[in-house]
Amino acid sequence: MEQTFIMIKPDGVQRGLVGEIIGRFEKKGFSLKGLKLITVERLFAERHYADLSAKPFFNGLVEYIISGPVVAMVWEGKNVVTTGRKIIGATNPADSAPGTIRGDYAIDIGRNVIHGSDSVESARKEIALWFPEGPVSWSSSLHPWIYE
Ligand SMILES: Nc1ncnc2c1ncn2[C@@H]1O[C@@H]2COP(=O)(O)O[C@H]2[C@H]1O
Repeated sequence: MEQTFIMIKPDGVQRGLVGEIIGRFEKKGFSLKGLKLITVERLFAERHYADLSAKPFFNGLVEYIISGPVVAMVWEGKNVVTTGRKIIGATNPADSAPGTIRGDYAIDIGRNVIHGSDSVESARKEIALWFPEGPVSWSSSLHPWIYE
């Protein structure tokens, strides 16, 4: 089953959106396989966003991510990478549809509340970085009520 890495950013934690965001993934039917509240160091944030290191907003992005605790999660389910990105909405909240997390709770691209892996390969790398101990192995008893 596919897994993705989802992070509630410091603004999402400060604004009390943790329960709401987790609820959206849970209610969809995805399974939570890893969860930690963690404040990361600059070098760690730079590693997570290494692909963006040449972007003009890179330093500001790193400052934002290290500015407070984040909630790091692994979610599992069929097509969870793509569907998770749909639940989250477009990167720039100005373009995120109402009903998505960013569409409902964010205004500025520099405070967009949540991160989700953009591909299965990125998810694999991000889960390995944030959960070196590996995700938690368990099976939801609801599985037959969610999948045929
Ligand atoms: N033009 C931009 N200005 C500021 N931050 C940006 C810009 N484009 C992307 N980002 C940030 O870079 C992040 C990369 O992936 P995220 O989904 O975490 O969300 C993105 C935004 O937080």
